[in-house]
Amino acid sequence: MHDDAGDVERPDGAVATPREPRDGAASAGRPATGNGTGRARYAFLGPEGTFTEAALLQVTDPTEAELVPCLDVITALDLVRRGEADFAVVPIENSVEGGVNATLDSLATGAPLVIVGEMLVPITFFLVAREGMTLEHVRRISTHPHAWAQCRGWVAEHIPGAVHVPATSTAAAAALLATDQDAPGFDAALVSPLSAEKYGLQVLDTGAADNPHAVTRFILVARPGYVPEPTGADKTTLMVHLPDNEAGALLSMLEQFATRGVNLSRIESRPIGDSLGRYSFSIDAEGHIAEERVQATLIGLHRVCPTVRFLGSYPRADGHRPHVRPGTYDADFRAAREWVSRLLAGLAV
Ligand SMILES: O=C(O)C(=O)C[C@]1(C(=O)O)C=C[C@@H](O)C=C1
Repeated sequence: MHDDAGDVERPDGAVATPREPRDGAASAGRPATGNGTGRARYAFLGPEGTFTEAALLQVTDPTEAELVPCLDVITALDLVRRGEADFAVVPIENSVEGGVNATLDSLATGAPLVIVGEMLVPITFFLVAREGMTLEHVRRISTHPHAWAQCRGWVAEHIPGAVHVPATSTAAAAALLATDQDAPGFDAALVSPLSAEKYGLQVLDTGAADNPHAVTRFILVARPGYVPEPTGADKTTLMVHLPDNEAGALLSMLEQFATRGVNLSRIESRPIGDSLGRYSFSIDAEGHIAEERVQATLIGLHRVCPTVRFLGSYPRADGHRPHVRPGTYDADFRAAREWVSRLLAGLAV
């Protein structure tokens, strides 16, 4: 059933021993890093002032690390793949707009990467413009498409008829507004409070959002070879393919989690891209690969799914500890295995 085309982290293999963090950051813990300077290199969706930068500052001290702003998420992840950065910080999920497809698709394909930490950033948008501009004159607003999706209702209500001019990030729109005096192609931008200040722009509104409680989840990504230690409040991220044209294939996949008492905190489908109707599933499960019930789930998935990509076990940013169902504790699995061993040895019935 299973295609071992480099996409599988076998659950029966040893869990890598976490090494000591070197540069004082991440609660996620980290492998030894740096480009010979001992300073870890972090690629992130730039330029300065993005929400992604705010997430990055949660896990590292910028005076002790090298920050590498990138034009987009894929560039940031590829820098890690090529060894030109030690980590990437990228958005993966927003509470209003959902999954960040570029991140999900890049992690699902290409050279494997693993998630070693996650960060939550509350999202507040400022509408900014150059000095002298007023709300009545705003017609074209630039921002990142994910940001626009979180503000379009507000814009329709407060600036009817204004259109979206897509930018590579919220801060990229702010930078253009601040520096390209002649023709930025738009009159205002929806940006982070940090960008409004950093780029010296006039703030037209401080609450430009459809949902004032929006939160974006960011991930800290590294090359495989390191699994942060279990904390008791962890997540495991996976990408799986289902067998083609098999009735109940989705149910069989989900049963692997359900029968071992592993709760899912996110599941979404993404087109595989090679033909219509072929989808991969991106999944966040509660628990750590070091835990027996998660390992048993991975073994089950390996048996029923043609592709399983392990994308990391890492501490949850919200510290939420899963409810462990009786019969699915590590001790329960160990006792059951010992019983089978005794049966095999003829020592029990
Ligand atoms: O443009 C930025 O500032 C980003 O960090 C990107 C991004 C995203 O991709 O979702 C991050 C958080 C907000 O939800 C809006 C945009």
